[in-house]
Amino acid sequence: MSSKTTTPHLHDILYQYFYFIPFATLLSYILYQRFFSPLSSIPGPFLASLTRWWLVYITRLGHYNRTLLHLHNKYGSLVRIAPDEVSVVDLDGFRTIYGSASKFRKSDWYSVWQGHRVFDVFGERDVKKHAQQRKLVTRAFAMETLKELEGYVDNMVEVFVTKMGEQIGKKVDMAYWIQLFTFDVIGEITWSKSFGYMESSSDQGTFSKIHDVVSSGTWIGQVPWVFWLHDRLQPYIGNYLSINHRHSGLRNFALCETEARKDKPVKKKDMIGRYFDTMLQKPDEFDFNAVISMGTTNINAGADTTAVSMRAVIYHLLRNPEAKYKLIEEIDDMRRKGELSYPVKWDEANKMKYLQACIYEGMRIHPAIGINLPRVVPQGGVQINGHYIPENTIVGTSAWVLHQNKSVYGEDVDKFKPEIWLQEDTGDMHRFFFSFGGGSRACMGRNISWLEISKLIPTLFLRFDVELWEGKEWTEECLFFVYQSDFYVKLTPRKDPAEEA
Ligand code: HEM
Repeated sequence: MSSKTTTPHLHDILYQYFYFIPFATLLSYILYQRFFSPLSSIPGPFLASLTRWWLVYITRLGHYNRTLLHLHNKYGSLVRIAPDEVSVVDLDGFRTIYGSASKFRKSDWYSVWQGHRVFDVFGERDVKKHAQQRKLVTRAFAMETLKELEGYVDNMVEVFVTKMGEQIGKKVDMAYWIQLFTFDVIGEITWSKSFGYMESSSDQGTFSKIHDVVSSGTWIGQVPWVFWLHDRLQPYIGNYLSINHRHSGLRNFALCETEARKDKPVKKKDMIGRYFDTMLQKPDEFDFNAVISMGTTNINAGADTTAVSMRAVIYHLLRNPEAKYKLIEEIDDMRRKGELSYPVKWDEANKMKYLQACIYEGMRIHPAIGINLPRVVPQGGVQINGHYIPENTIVGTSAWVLHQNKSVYGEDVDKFKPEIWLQEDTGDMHRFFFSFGGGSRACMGRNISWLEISKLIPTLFLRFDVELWEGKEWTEECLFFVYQSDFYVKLTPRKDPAEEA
C-alpha cells in the first residue's frame, strides 16, 4: 500500500493565515488591554477597556451622567471608561487634576469645538496660549463690570415677568421660557441688543440647531480623529457633521452686531465694548476675529448653561414645597421691610441666605454639564488612589458624580436640601462644588450667571405663585449639557407683600 502525502498549496496556507492573523492580533490586543496595559488594574466595563466606541455609544444614548454615576457606584472612585481614559471621583485625585497649579491640559475632545479658531478661550488646549488669551479678556468678566451689566439684566427680567403675566392660569413651558430669557440676556449684556426671543415668544429655530450641534460635538469629541478626517475630506464629500454648524446662525448674529459697532463706534458698557477696548490697546494680540470669537463664546458658554442651572433651581423648589415656602418667606419678609426692589437687585439677592443656598443646591443636584471634563495626564504620569496612571492618559471628573459624595455633602445626596449650605462649615462643599469647573479653566462667566439667577428667581416668586403643572416630572437628556424638557408650570399672580405692610 502506498501512502499518499499531499503538499499544501500556497493559497491554502494564505487562507489559514487570513483568518489566523486578525484573530491572533485581536486576541493579543484584548489580552494586552485586560492584563498588561498600565490601566488594566482599573475596573470598568469590559467593552470600555477595549474600544473608545463604547464611550461614543454611551454619549449618544443621552444619559452619560447617570451611566457614570452607576459605574462609580459599582466600581469605586476610579473607572476605566475607554482604553486610554479614566473617570476619577477620588477627592485627592480630583484636586490634583483640577487644582489651580495643575499641569493637566484640556484633551483633544475640545479640538472639535475649537476647530480652526485661533482665539478660543474655551477650546484652546495649549496651556501657555490659553493663559495669554484668558488674561486679555479677564477684565470683561470682572466684578466691577458685573455692576454695569446689571441694568441690561433688569431689562430682560422685566420682559420675562410681563410675558409670564400674559400666561396666568395657562400651561407655561418654563423650560423654554427660561432658555428664551438666558439667550436674550446674553444678547443684551454682550451687544446691548437682545435676540428678541422673549418679545416674539420664539427662538426662531435656533434652539434645535444648537441642540444638534451640541449632540454631534459631544460624541465626536470622544473620537476627535473622525472630526479631523472629515474636515480634510469635506471639500470632496460634503458636510455630514452637525458640529460644523456651530459657527453659523448665531455667529452671523455676532458678526453683524460686532461689525456694526466697529463701523460706528459707540461707547457702551456692554461686553463687546470692553472687547473693543482691548482690541484698540493690544491689536497684535487681540484682533477683530478675537472680538467675534469672544462674542460667540458668550452665547455658546453662557446661555444654555445658565438656562439649565436656573431650571434646576426652580424645578427642585417646586418639587420641594417646604423649601419653596421658606424662600417665599424670605422674599416676603424682606419686601415688607422695604429691603427688596422690583426687579430684585444683585446686592439685595446676595443678602438672601436661603436663596443663595437654593441656588447652590439646585446646581449641586443638577450641574449644567453632565460629562467628564477631560484632561491629559502630564509628563511623568500620576498616582491616584494607589493606581499609577501614565502620561497622556485622559482623566476627568463629572460634577454629576462628584456632587454625590456623601463624605462631602452628607446623607441623602440625591435629595434637594438647601439647608446643607447654611451649616457652619461649608468649606469642603464649596471646594468640591464643580458646576463651574475648576482651576485655570474655571468658568469665566460664573458671576454673570449667578447675577441672572439671583435676580430672576426671587423676582418670579415675588410676583407669582408657581406650581408644577399636574405635578409632572421633567425629562432629562445628557449631551454636553444636561438639558431638561417637559417642565410645565401654572402661574397665579401674588399680592405684593409690601402692600400688606
Ligand atoms: C450657570 C451657568 C454656567 C455654568 C454652569 C458654566 C459652567 C462652566 C464650566 C463647567 C466651565 C469649564 C468647562 C471645561 O473645563 O471644559 C466653563 C467655562 C467657561 N465659561 Fe461658563 N458656565 C456658566 C455660565 C457662563 C457665562 C454666562 C459665560 C459668559 C458670558 C461663561 C463663559 C465661560 C468661558 C469663557 C469658559 C472658558 C474658561 C476657560 O477655559 O478659561 N460661562 N463654564
